[in-house]
Amino acid sequence: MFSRTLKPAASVTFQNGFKNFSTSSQNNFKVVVAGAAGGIGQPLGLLLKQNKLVTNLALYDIAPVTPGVAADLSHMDTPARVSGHKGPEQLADAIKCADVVVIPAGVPRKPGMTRDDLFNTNASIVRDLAACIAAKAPKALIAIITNPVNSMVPIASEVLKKAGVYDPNRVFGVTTLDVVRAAAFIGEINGVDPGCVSIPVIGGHSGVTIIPVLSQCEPAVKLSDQSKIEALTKRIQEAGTEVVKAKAGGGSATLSMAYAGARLVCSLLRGLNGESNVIECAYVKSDLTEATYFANPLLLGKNGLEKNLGFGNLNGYEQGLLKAAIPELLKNIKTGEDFAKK
Ligand SMILES: NC(=O)c1ccc[n+]([C@@H]2O[C@H](COP(=O)([O-])OP(=O)(O)OC[C@H]3O[C@@H](n4cnc5c(N)ncnc54)[C@H](O)[C@@H]3O)[C@@H](O)[C@H]2O)c1
Ligand SMILES: O=C(O)C[C@H](O)C(=O)O
Repeated sequence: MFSRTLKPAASVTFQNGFKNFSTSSQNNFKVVVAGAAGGIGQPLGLLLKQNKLVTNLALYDIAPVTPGVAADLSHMDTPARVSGHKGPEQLADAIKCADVVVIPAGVPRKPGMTRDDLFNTNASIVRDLAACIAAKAPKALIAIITNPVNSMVPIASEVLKKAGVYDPNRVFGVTTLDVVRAAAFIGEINGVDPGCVSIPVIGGHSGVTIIPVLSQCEPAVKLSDQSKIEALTKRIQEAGTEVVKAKAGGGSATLSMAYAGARLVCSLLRGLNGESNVIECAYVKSDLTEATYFANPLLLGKNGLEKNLGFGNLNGYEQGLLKAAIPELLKNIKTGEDFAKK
């Protein structure tokens, strides 16, 4: 397994979480995919079915095809047992005893929409799933893919708070795709394997809130001129929109998201399993900035978030990006919290 060095947040090792590997420790986890029949959910299930840390893969969706997706995946000759759960009456059964619940349930963007335009539809979906997790698996780690991530994490957190089971170390907004994209683009620029690129992406998951910290990239990005750094930053911030436009009404990123989601889930499981030095960026409750939720490198462990590693030194340009992101994050967080308090 190769490792990535992340500078200078805490001079830590940033490991590629998406790997199949055997382990002699617990190796016995239940993972639930909520939204399992969708564009992300299906390939995410495919990847998780191949993960040796997963012994029980529960696929939940409201779509009629859900039992079929479960039947299909269950024919793969890998150890994870697959169960399908369709509709709200089968949700509790899907969620009970979960170690990790990953949520890609909800509608995706079409061209011309912002992620915030999805709020009205997706907010109640995430609220209701969080309420069931609070009741049936209050200790589960929750990884929220559903957009707008910046608002969905505060909603889930408020629901868990109301139920008296909130642990900020267990609720994660999935920003892994931003990290994966940044590494892909930089790998291409530098002419190296993107898997060897270590690049923290901090802030949130939409437009100006996505802050690639290119000054901390290892190896250094081979771009000398500031205008090229700014163009690369913009491309990473707008990469989701690039896919939405290219799919021309057929949805947003699904396959790269499934890859990124499987990587984060694998890292969460490796942390739960007691592996050391497991580090990923994710959007969590935070006191690093004015924004009460913020994404940056995190050390994962047996209880989820073990240690927030911060984001180290930003150069002048990156400080400007952070300044632009904070008001947007504050607005997104308030929207989520206000909804949950209704
Ligand atoms: N965090 C990220 O980086 C990232 C990346 C890509 C997409 N997304 C978001 O992920 C979400 C899903 O995208 P997609 O392309 O898979 O969409 P999709 O429409 O293909 O799939 C969504 C699935 O959710 C299911 N669903 C709807 N309501 C549900 C409910 N109450 N309970 C359970 N399942 C329910 C649908 O039946 C469908 O199968 C969108 O909100 C999208 O914006 C986030
Ligand atoms: O762009 C989207 O709407 C989906 C996702 O957030 C992405 O970044 O691809």
